[in-house]
Parts: sequence; C-alpha cells; structure tokens
Amino acid sequence: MSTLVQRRHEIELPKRILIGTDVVNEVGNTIRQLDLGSNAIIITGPHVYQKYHNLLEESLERSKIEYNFVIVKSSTADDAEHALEEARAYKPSVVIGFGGGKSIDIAKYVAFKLGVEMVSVPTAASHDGIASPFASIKGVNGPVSMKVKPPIAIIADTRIIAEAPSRLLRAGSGDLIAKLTAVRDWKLAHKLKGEYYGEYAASLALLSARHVIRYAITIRRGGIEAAHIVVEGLISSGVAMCIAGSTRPASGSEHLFSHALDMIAPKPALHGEQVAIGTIMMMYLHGGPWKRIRRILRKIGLPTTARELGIKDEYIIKALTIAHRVRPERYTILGESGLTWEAAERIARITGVID
Ligand SMILES: NC(=O)C1=CN([C@@H]2O[C@H](COP(=O)(O)OP(=O)(O)OC[C@H]3O[C@@H](n4cnc5c(N)ncnc54)[C@H](OP(=O)(O)O)[C@@H]3O)[C@@H](O)[C@H]2O)C=CC1
Ligand SMILES: O=C(CO)COP(=O)(O)O
Ligand SMILES: [Zn+2]
Repeated sequence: MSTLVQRRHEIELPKRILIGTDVVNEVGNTIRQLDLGSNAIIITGPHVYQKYHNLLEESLERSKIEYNFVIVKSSTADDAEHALEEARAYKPSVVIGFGGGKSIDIAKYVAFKLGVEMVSVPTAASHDGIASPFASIKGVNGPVSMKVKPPIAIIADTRIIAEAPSRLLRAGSGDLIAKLTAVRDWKLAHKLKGEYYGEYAASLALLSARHVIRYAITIRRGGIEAAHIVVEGLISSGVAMCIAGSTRPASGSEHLFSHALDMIAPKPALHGEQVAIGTIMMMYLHGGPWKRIRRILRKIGLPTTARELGIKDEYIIKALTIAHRVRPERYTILGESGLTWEAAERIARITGVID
C-alpha cells in the first residue's frame, strides 16, 4: 500500500512510561525528574477520587509538590471549560489526569490550554486515550477529537487497574479490537479519497488488536497480568495515533456508531463495549471475518448483543443510520449517504446484535 508522504509530518511521543504494580507511588518523583514544577492540578472523577486520592496525595507530598483536585463527571465541552477555569485559578505547573478516559481527556485539554505538560495516570485500562495526543470532547453535534499534546509521562499502576471493575478491562480490549475495522476504513479512505494512509501506524494499531486477541483468555480472567497486557496494547495504539497525527488508525466506522449511540441512547454503555459491537457490524459490511470477531468478543466476556449492552434495538438501528453524519469528513465503509433504516436493521439482525 503506497502512502502519501509529501506532507510535513511531525511526531510527538510520550517521554516516560511506567507500567507496574504500585508505580502510582512514583508520580511525585517522576514530576520532579522531568522538571515539571511543584504545583499540580489533578483532574479526576468522583469514584476514583474516593477510592484512590490518598495514594496520589502521598506520592506528591513525598516529593513536596502542592496539589489541588478538580472533579469532573463527564467530558462535555461545558465540563472541559469549567475544569479549565477552575484549574487556571491555581496556576498549575503540571496537570495530572487520574482516572478513566473522561478524566484523562479533560486533563489533556486543560493542560494544552494552559500550556503545561500533562501526566496520564490511568486507573482503568478501558480506552486508548491513555497515551494518545487527542482529547475527545463531547460537543452538541457529537464528539470532537481535538489535537493536543501526548502526555509527557504515563504512569499505569497495574494493581489499581486490576482492582477496577472487570468490565473496564474488557472494554479496553474492545477498543483495541476495533482497530481491525478502523484500519480497513482508513485504507478505504486512502483508496477512494486519496487520504494520507500511514502503513506503519496502521500496522502498530493492528498489532495492538492482535495482542489482546492472543491473550483473550488471560484478559477474561483479569488480574495484574491481564491489566499489564491490555495497558501495553492501549499505549501502543496511542503511539499509533501519535505517529499518524490523527485518530485514523484507532477510529473508523465502529467508532462513529459508538459516538452516535452516545448522542441518542438514554444510557450509553462503555466506549470500548460499544465500539466492539460496532466492529462486528462494520466487519460484516467490509466483507471480513465478523463471526470470528464475535467469537473473540465472547471469549473475552464482552457484550455482543444490544440486550447485553443494555441498549434498546431501536437505538442500535438509529445509531447505524446517523453514524456517517457524526464526522462527515471521515470517510468509512458507511459511505457518504450512510445506511437506510431497513439496511441498518438487516445488518444488526444478520450479525445477531438484535433479535
Ligand atoms: N482521547 C482519546 O484518544 C480517546 C478518548 N476516549 C474517550 O474515553 C472515554 C471512555 O473512557 P472510559 O474509561 O470508558 O469512561 P469513563 O472515564 O467515563 O470511566 C468509566 C467509569 O469507570 C470508573 N473508573 C475508572 N477507574 C476506576 C477504578 N479504578 N475503580 C472504579 N471505578 C473506576 C470511572 O469513575 P469516575 O466516575 O470516578 O470517573 C467511571 O465511572 C470516552 O469519552 C471516549 O471518547 C477513548 C479512546 C481514545
Ligand atoms: O476512541 C478513540 C480511539 O480509540 C478516539 O477516536 P475518535 O477520534 O473517534 O474520538
Ligand atoms: Zn476508542
């Protein structure tokens, strides 16, 4: 596959990555070693704050770093602005994202706006924003993947991640399996629209999907080893986004479907669960091995039906029909005019997503 290489291509990557049990204790000295100042803002969510704020506080206090928490409940544009204003008042020298994808996205956004570095401390292996240079902020017309900076450091404590609800780790595997259709969509956009396609970034994203497929049984069992495996895959996919300079290797039609569900379903499921189900249906459209994808998701313990996802059939069909409009500039297998209601219903039925 040829690539268009004439554009200027700048790649920024994280500087330090620590993965292991109890590495949360090293947040303070990492900030010191990287010379990131002594005044931190920690962006986190209410559950994570309650469970783990002590651990982070102890690490920062040991390194004599002052800190303040900003608690966020979602990653909408409004929440991002509020967090930014709250953070700005403390004049931080560094921003720490401590939690799931939502907290890390807002932390990246706040750090970028304030012109300081961001340290990513994931408490769940549920998404591949852990290392990516993008902040996914939800606007009224759907999510916007804002190009920001990659985290300067990633500190992934596998003991915390293994203790998180098992659903989150499985969702992270779902976000990686989604690369199987994301890369197909990217290739298609290259062929039909002449879009830049980066073979290396695509291969790296696919490698992260193959990595979790290989360890499906271990991931289903959970525990520290499983957390380590999924975190490495998520970081690798984040690096693929750094190399591509876009979320293209990581996000295709299956993500558009999930974003559409987030916009219309009263109670959406986890990002990784939704994109995984999207991968089954989009793989069917691509004429690829969708039954194999479904088998792998079951093996990992991920939902493969609307019922298991906790979402009514009609929202699945509706999301399929509007997905192509979520990010119209992103060409995928859904094409420019998308799916009719009848076609969407048929695809969801054939793939067993709805009865
Ligand atoms: N920027 C990027 O490149 C990417 C961004 N994303 C974005 O990430 C988001 C999805 O992230 P996801 O993590 O699934 O969702 P959330 O950040 O909403 O986290 C899901 C839930 O898990 C909780 N949680 C996290 N860690 C723990 C823990 N250790 N113990 C108990 N509960 C925990 C959170 O608690 P709390 O309420 O405390 O937060 C929250 O309630 C989406 O918005 C998606 O768009 C996804 C992929 C890439
Ligand atoms: O979820 C992502 C990659 O896994 C980010 O992609 P989006 O560009 O679709 O927000
Ligand atoms: Zn994703």
